[in-house]
Amino acid sequence: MSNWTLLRHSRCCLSRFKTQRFQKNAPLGSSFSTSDEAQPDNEIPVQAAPPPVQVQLTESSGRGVFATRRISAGELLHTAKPLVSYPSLSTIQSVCYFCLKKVKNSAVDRSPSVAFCSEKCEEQAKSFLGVEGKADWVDFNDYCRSHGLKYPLLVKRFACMVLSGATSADLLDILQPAMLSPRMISEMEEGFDLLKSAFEVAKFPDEKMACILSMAEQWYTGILARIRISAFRIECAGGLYEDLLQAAAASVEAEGAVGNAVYMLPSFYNHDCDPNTHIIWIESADAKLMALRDVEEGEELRICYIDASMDRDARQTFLSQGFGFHCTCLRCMSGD
Ligand SMILES: C[S@@+](CC[C@H](N)C(=O)[O-])C[C@H]1O[C@@H](n2cnc3c(N)ncnc32)[C@H](O)[C@@H]1O
Repeated sequence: MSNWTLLRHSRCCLSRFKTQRFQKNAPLGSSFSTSDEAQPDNEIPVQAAPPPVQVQLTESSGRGVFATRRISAGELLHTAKPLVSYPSLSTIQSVCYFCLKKVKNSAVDRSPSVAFCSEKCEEQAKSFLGVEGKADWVDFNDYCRSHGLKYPLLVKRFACMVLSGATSADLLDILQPAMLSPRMISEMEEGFDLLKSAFEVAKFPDEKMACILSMAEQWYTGILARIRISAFRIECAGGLYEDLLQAAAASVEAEGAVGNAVYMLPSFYNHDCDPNTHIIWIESADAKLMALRDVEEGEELRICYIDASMDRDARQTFLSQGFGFHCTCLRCMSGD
């Protein structure tokens, strides 16, 4: 195991996230918005109202998201853009490599291997693509495909973002990590070795090479431990009838998701088997958090991490094995 540490890029976002380390009752609001709408260039941007939520310590589930005022059923609480996202390997040609939106035939597609839904997404992907495009990912992608792994792909994207200088290596440190057993850590070794050698073989300027050579296995497993708890599987609700049929066929083949993504604020929502909030995706990885019923000021907002239609024992097993906690929500306690 390597003792190297990944050099940290000191960018403004790094200090922003560092100074934003969790304080009790402090609203966490830098990485989400209440509106997705772009401002016309010639208009002064209107400050969006802050979302009616804040992150606070719960009594027994770590940090959680609470309502700062009364919220009505069906209300949009806030939207959230991914910090990191990556398409499923089976959808890589058919969804935008940046926002995971389905790519239409008429969409911008100048790259031979990946597609973009718009010039804006292509522009936003330029930095990490500049790094990713220099390396050969065949072995790494084959490893993910053959082992059915999706999270190492998010680490690959994140590593490319860090190496390009687009983000800082400790961006995800604020998120809760999963407890990893020694067996899980040793299973991650192959992915780390393949990621690192893909970078090492590629030709980068000395400064980036130094950064790559300093990449630590501990950093890789730390990122994976956080992604394991916080990644969302993206299934878009919108689209054409044909898309819905395709999605249904894909989900029968166990690949219904367009990809996976990690967010900041949505990662602080705790779980409930009878949730008062849900997270949805309409056509891209931009998430919407919606109230499922009326919520009182001060009430904790919770989403359901798993398929709520499962019986109690199956839910308990999933939550304990996947997220490391024993669910004591009212539904579980009632035996339902
Ligand atoms: C995505 S994080 C949610 C935010 C987390 N509480 C924090 O402090 O960052 C998921 C983790 O929160 C805790 N958690 C979420 N829902 C819970 C619940 N209903 N009961 C106990 N712990 C819960 C578990 O440790 C779980 O692995």
